[in-house]
Amino acid sequence: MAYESIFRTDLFSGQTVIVTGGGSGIGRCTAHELAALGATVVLVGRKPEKLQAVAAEIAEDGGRAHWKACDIRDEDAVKALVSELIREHGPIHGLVNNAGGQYPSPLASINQKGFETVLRTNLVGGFLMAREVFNQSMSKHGGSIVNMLADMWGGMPGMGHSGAARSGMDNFTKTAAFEWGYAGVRVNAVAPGWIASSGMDTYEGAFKAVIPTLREHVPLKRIGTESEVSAAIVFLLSPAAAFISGSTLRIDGAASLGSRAWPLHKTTHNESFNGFHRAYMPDVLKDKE
Ligand SMILES: CCCCCCC/C=C/C(=O)SCCNC(=O)CCNC(=O)[C@H](O)C(C)(C)COP(=O)(O)OP(=O)(O)OC[C@H]1O[C@@H](n2cnc3c(N)ncnc32)[C@H](O)[C@@H]1OP(=O)(O)O
Ligand SMILES: NC(=O)C1=CN([C@@H]2O[C@H](COP(=O)(O)OP(=O)(O)OC[C@H]3O[C@@H](n4cnc5c(N)ncnc54)[C@H](OP(=O)(O)O)[C@@H]3O)[C@@H](O)[C@H]2O)C=CC1
Repeated sequence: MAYESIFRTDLFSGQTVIVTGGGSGIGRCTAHELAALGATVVLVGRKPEKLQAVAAEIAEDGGRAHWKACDIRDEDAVKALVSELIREHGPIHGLVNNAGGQYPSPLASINQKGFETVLRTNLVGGFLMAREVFNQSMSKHGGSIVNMLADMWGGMPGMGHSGAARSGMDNFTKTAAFEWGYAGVRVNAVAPGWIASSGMDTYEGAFKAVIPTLREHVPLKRIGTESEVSAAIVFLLSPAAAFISGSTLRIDGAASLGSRAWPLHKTTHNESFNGFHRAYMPDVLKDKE
């Protein structure tokens, strides 16, 4: 009998998949890939013009795409969004919880509103989307969820609010995989490192200035691309990953590897930490460099 590969081009045929943040960057690439593999994709974000443009691109390529504007931090709006989608398209088979972002700032300067904004964007919003999709559809029909994290496990200067949110989402991913596995629901996450993306392009000032040097801290000696992240998301979401749940896949060119005790590694990290302080908190480096 001929061997049938699991990597078929109709891997998502008949499936409806929501991609939050689908109007730009990694979300846009993911939506394109899913549509090319047969999915009906629903792009969700706050700005209609971005979503509409990506839906049109996908349709032009012969794919099926719809869009809905929604702020994922608004509980009532998320509930209404999911029930409307089920009414229009039937069961939701996949959710890519990709929407998110942050603004670089030293912890000492982040006010409560800013900290809560980043937590609500990267943790609460993802929770609300996953809970509604589970309660309204996946608890009855099964499904697959992929959450977006970021490779900040060792702590990351300038990203304290975001790191807290991403660690929370990592734990949420594991608990949801535990609680929802009985219903045939898989929950996984991706943790990208440095990726050249539309989101990175929005950063200004010192953070922007350091971007060209980031590759020095990556063993693969380059930063990643949007489609290298979307490829991993699509794999985890797909039936090819049918026995993977509760996992977080790092996509970082090995940037997070290395013992802190390894002197060379330590030197390069110290240099990047000093770069952060030099840019944002120069006074603390007085007499230390
Ligand atoms: C090897 C390790 C590698 C790890 C690498 C990880 C690198 C990660 C990269 C990325 O994630 S890139 C792509 C992500 N995209 C973005 O980050 C987009 C840009 N960011 C934003 O749009 C915002 O930061 C946001 C939080 C995602 C959006 O928030 P929202 O539009 O709802 O908020 P605002 O109304 O603008 O602001 C609310 C509140 O938040 C504080 N605040 C927001 N921006 C700033 C800022 N630039 N500086 C200081 N404070 C800010 C502030 O309290 C705002 O309240 P008001 O002052 O406006 O009352
Ligand atoms: N690029 C990188 O190096 C890394 C990126 N990441 C994460 O990957 C994800 C995608 O980032 P990337 O493509 O680079 O950046 P983008 O800024 O292009 O994408 C973020 C998307 O999230 C949407 N979004 C933000 N807040 C909300 C909200 N409250 N409700 C609904 N949608 C929202 C935005 O759409 P809209 O403006 O329409 O609301 C936007 O399309 C983000 O979570 C990011 O933090 C993680 C690690 C590294």
